[in-house]
Amino acid sequence: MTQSGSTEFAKTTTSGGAGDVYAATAAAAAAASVAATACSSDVLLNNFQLKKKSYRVLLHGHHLVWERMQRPVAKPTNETQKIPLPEQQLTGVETRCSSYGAHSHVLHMDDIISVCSGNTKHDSMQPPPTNHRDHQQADGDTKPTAQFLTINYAARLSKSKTDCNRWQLRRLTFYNADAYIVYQWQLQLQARIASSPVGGQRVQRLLVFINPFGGRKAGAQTYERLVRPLFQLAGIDATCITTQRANQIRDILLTHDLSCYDAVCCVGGDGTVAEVINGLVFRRMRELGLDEQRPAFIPRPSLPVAVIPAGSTDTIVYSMHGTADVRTAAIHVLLGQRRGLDVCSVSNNRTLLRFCASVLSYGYLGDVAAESEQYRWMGTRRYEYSGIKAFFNNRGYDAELQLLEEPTEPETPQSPVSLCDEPPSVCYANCQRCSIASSLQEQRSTLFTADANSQENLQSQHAEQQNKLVEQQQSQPQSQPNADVIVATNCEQQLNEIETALCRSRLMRPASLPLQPGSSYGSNMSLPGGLQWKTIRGNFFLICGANITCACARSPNGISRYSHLGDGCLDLILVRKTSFINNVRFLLNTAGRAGDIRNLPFVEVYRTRKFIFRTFTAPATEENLSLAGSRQPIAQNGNDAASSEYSSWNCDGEVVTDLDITMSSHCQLIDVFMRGPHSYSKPQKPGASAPTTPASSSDNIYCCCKD
Ligand SMILES: Nc1ncnc2c1ncn2[C@@H]1O[C@H](COP(=O)(O)OP(=O)(O)OP(=O)(O)O)[C@@H](O)[C@H]1O
Repeated sequence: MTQSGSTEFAKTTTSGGAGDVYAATAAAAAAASVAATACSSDVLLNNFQLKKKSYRVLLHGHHLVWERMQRPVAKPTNETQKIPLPEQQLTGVETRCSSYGAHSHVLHMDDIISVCSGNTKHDSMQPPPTNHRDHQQADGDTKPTAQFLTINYAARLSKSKTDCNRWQLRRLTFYNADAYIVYQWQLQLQARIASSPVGGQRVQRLLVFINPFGGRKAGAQTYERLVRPLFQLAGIDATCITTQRANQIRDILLTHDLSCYDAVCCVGGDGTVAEVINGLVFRRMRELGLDEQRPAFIPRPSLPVAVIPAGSTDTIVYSMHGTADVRTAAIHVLLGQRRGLDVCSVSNNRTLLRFCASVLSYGYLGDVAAESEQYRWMGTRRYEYSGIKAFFNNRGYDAELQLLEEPTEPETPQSPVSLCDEPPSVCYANCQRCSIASSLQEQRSTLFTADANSQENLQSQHAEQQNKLVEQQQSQPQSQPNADVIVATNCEQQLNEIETALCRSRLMRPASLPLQPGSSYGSNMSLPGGLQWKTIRGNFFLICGANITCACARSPNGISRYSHLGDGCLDLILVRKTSFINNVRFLLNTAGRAGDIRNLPFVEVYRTRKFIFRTFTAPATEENLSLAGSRQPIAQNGNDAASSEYSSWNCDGEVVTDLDITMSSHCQLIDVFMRGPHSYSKPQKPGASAPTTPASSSDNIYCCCKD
């Protein structure tokens, strides 16, 4: 083992197993330049003090490893003690991890938030100035004096099944008497964080919108108390705007220059998140010159979205992280890792209305949204009050739905909707279903980038012809499709070919959702490519198009437990109007962790990419009678009671006035800062064969420390 005053670089080679170790005594200037240029396969090894105890600390690839130094009791040896280095070729993270000592602590670079040094422990714990990266560069020529090195990192708590998704900020403060070593470690750590794929995505300039009106009206305080200090610690330069009115965020995003920001952050509830997403998508449509009412395709915005919960239910944040904890949400912004989130478009017969990020619901939840707006002064209690009122008033709503049902024949070319397991999988961090959709989505973006370029060319080369075309379209709205539509249609065709080819190469279960087939009555219409339009009519207590699980503190599994965050599909949940008792059963099943609404006979769940909803007044036939066998008419047919004949749509908590709508899912349209919720795994006991990891955060993502 080296003395605490010297530094070792161990360069791993692909053929040499443990690799050669060449020691370089730290000559200050040379050390600094080596540190700056060392690649991530180098190993940096030194002794440090941590809480006045001696530790061997190793920087290896993207891992920081520290292990308590044991005093040699028996058999003193003259040989230098060496930390175990990987014996095998360094090809995978798991290989490296399995080679660390049993008592080693391992931290992945992607979980480190910031690294600071100081002359005292207290100094090293202070947040760096906003443009700290430039300061550090300038310090390169001056003599380092700091002996304390503080590493701020994020760790996921794994307390229990119900509390395994909260993340916390943690600190390690190492001490070394040699300031050059501290300096070298700081440079190395910062270089490796920046060079990792996730570290490269970290945010520096953030536009933050705070909704002071949502939830308990504590958005501004939440941000100041819990979020701003974390942003400062990570050196994020945040520009804050506190909203003055509804739809202000959308208006700002549509009109202002956003080129100086890396991401947009919102502090608020689901309605605020939806406003940001709508603003960004419509902005992108404008940038590409698409028709906002009838766009040929829905483009992906360039800026990612960060969400800090400060609303009443915060289902979007809860579905993303498995908790609505504010610090957890903020930590994910600092860590920078992103995943694509599906977004659904909602249109009426003529035009695109808006985008939906969580759920679009009609019937019971639509009534709750419409009712609760009148009681906003009650705060979050308004949902309970309106919920009870709407529950008792619900007499069922007649409706007709058409959806694109996935094919059931195993041999037919299938769409990504069939890429799910049996039984349906829950979407966790590292979700396979979403990663397959992501690879398809990447190809989709390439095609649409080409599409955007070709649009620009077309526009510049044929401006006059396009003007003529527009004139023609105005005079004959149903005439030839314009150039945008043709290009986009070509893209869709190419994409379908790619998807079909990719899907063929995978093993897919032959039949997935609908989960409760056969209980519908309606007609089926086959389409080329194996897709089928299914028509369902009935009288419904509730209709939901769920883009995500819609989990929240009151409903930890969400109404749509098996929805995925980024698979390009939505789950259509139909709850038929039956008896009062069954309605209670339904609500109880959505509230607990144990219940599953799919087991209820009056609930049908369909996985689809698109559905069309139409209101209709059904004739009083046998089918209109209760499915639960009460044989009582369940809807007031006819022209009376017009007010109770139709419900309204609730889109992300906001009321939509149109009744006849179409909902379509757009795969991973928005990038959001998240890794996804984790399933509970018991923390390992200290001294177990695998290394303990204070930052258990990495287990589901990088598997660096999970057995
Ligand atoms: N300053 C403001 N004054 C009034 N309304 C605002 C203001 N800022 C934003 N809003 C609007 O408030 C609405 C509700 O906000 P939000 O959805 O964030 O809170 P919530 O409804 O309490 O939470 P959740 O949707 O999670 O239940 C949004 O539609 C937003 O447009």
